[in-house]
Amino acid sequence: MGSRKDQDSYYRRAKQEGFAARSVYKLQEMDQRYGLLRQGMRVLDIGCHPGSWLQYAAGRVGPGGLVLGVDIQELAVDLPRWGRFIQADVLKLTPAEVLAVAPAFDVVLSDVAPRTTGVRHADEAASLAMLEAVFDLALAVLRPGGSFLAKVYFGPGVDQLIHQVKGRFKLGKGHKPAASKAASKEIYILGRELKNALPQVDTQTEG
Ligand SMILES: C[S@@+](CC[C@H](N)C(=O)[O-])C[C@H]1O[C@@H](n2cnc3c(N)ncnc32)[C@H](O)[C@@H]1O
Repeated sequence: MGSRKDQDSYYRRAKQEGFAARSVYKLQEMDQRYGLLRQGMRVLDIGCHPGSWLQYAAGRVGPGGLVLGVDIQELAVDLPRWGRFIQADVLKLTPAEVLAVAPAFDVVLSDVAPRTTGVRHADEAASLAMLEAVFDLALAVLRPGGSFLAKVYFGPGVDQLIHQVKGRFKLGKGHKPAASKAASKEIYILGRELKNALPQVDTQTEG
């Protein structure tokens, strides 16, 4: 799993199936395993260039849904009419810019990855900063009951973030898909069923 040979075959398969990148098979596996995407859903995809996750998500949600991609780089694929794209830095993107496209999202995906420097702790810190920004954005744009899936390079602070995800979602966990390179430190953080943003006030009084 995740060997060089497997990676080459994922690459060839993506080309044959018309996907812009082999990373589509990581999303496909997690979607099949956790049932993330359905017809009619609104999906935000952060760090979407070249566009394979957007292509896949657009197919899953269909014409009754919406996919919105965000990346600092231009998109490399054509989107169907229910696809939108914002060219932006996720560290500066505001919830208002996202909510101008749709009032709330069912799923927030992020495959965003900083440009790696080779200095491990610097790359891990940059990845964690992006994950934190994506998590904050997700909490602001997801509907209650919505889902969150985001990549991070595993390092200091990630366990704490998983803990925070567990606090805000009914289920929170880390997952390493088979299509992820074995040598890569990346993992995906999953949050299922966002709890209501506001604490429930008990209006019942005894007696
Ligand atoms: C691994 S690629 C995503 C691949 C994509 N999921 C696909 O399947 O085609 C990571 C992306 O994160 C983007 N990225 C890096 N830093 C970013 C930032 N600060 N804001 C937005 N996008 C960023 C990069 O431009 C790159 O396209």
